[in-house]
Amino acid sequence: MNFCTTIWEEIAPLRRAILSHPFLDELAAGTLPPETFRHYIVQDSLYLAEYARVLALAAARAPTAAGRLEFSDGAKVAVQVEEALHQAFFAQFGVTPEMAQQSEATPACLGYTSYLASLAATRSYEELIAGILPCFWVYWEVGCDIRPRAASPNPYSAWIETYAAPSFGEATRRVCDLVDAAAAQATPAIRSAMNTAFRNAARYEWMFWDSAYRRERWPI
Ligand SMILES: Cc1ncc(C[n+]2csc(CCO)c2C)c(N)n1
Repeated sequence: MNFCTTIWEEIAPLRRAILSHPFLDELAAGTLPPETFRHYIVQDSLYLAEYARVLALAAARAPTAAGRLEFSDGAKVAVQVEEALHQAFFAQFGVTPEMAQQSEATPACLGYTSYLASLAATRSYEELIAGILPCFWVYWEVGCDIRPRAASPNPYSAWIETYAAPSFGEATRRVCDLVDAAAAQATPAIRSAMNTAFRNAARYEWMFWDSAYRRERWPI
């Protein structure tokens, strides 16, 4: 079995917890309170800005042309998604530019982006791209899972369509291939560290939705 298939199966309980999270159930049903989605989308725009930087660092460090192309393209798409999807949702859900500018990252958002930045700064390229992968793969699985059960019409349909799009599945496949190629060349110690980075990033994906669902704020 290849590396990605193995680590994906190892986080099966975590993936089940994501797919059954009330945030996603309510998003699919179209009943998620707009205030909760506002919290999510503002945090997600903060997340995307940082994630794009991490992808650019991965592009800079990639030993192969395929990696440089994929991650620099991903960095560009992350900025474009931030501009387009988020601007549309900001308008739809009444988020003003001031509200977006004044918001600060929650513990879950800051934890996730800081973790990825720490992989880029102090860990191997292999660990970095293993930490980058759940952002793609978890959203692709969520998009495919929600689409057939989504209520129609649904105020969140643009979000669902973005992550269930075939082109997004292809991008996920290509990042998996890069992670598999890196793992095939790596020592057992690096492969184990890749496993940890992948699992931790997937945990942060769950925490990101959970944090939005609880409309988390800093406790102090
Ligand atoms: C918390 C969080 N995790 C993953 C994504 C999905 N995503 C964001 S950028 C990117 C790669 C380039 O498109 C992907 C797959 C998200 N929006 N928010």
